[in-house]
Amino acid sequence: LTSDLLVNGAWKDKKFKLYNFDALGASLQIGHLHPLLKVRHEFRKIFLEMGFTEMPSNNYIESSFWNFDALFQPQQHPARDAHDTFFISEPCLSTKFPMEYLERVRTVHSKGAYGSQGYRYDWKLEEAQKNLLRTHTTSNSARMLYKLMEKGDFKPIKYFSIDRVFRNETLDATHLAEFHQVEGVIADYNLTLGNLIGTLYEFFSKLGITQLQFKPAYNPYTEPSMEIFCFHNGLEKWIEIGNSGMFRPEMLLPMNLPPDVNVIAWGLSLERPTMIKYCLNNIRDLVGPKVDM
Ligand SMILES: COC[C@@H]1[C@H](c2ccc(C#Cc3ccccc3)cc2)[C@@H]2CN(C(=O)Nc3ccc(OC4CC4)cc3)C[C@@H](O)[C@@H](O)CN12
Repeated sequence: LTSDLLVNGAWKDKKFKLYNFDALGASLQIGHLHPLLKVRHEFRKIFLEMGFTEMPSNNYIESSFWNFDALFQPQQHPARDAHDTFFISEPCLSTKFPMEYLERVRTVHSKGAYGSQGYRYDWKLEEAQKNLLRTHTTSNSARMLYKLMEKGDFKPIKYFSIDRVFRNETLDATHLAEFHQVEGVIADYNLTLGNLIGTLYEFFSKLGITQLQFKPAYNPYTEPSMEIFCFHNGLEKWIEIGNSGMFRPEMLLPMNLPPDVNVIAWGLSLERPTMIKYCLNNIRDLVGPKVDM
């Protein structure tokens, strides 16, 4: 049946078969979910099953204060200079900070406090004001932990975020200047490294990963810190699958968190598991314009 048949009335002389109301419609070549978004959905489901709440993380631009200083990362740390970080020229500086908290951060960096000797350097507000593209989502974890105490009384939390982070790194087949960081954070009374290890076993077991190994590592904001490895049956080898640790007192106590509250956290990328799941060797097959070299 065509529009011409309908217009010129020729349809009247045609024989039509009965309409099959059970027939499926023609399959349309419509859009597909991006692999990264499918894997993000899997991680989000795992966190929600484990009782975690998603943190707001739509602030790609962050101040150096929240991205570094609040995390007890010293102002002279190499990660803070332009070869690792994208600084923003407009607006170049943030000016709104919780000043009482900022002063406690200044003290713990410059003179030490809470039993820590600090880094003994002249901490500068101008350095903390510099805006950048966040290098990790841990800046949002710091914001959320600080918010916990704004209301005065601490209550235990389990937060997560999965969002874009930016590093001024050398590009190669597996590294772009940005990636998606997956991060989990738990704050509760008297948490131990055992709680972190147990949580990591539970989290990764939901990805089918049961053989984990942990290697001591260093992060400016966690002590102890551990790199996480798993034996990947498909790849027949041990691979690094993330990093983790317990936030330092020098990060938590300036936030006025109770001294018997500990915070355990871990992170991984979204791109690496997605590339493995979809057997991609070059990250450009996952993101970025399709360019035939
Ligand atoms: C500059 O590189 C950062 C990124 C990214 C990363 C590293 C650390 C964190 C973190 C953290 C953290 C630590 C303490 C407290 C809070 C957050 C987040 C992302 C991955 C972390 N990594 C990573 O994702 N690897 C990975 C993860 C899952 C996976 O799934 C497969 C099914 C088995 C496979 C691989 C490890 C390496 O790939 C590493 O070379 C690259 N890392």
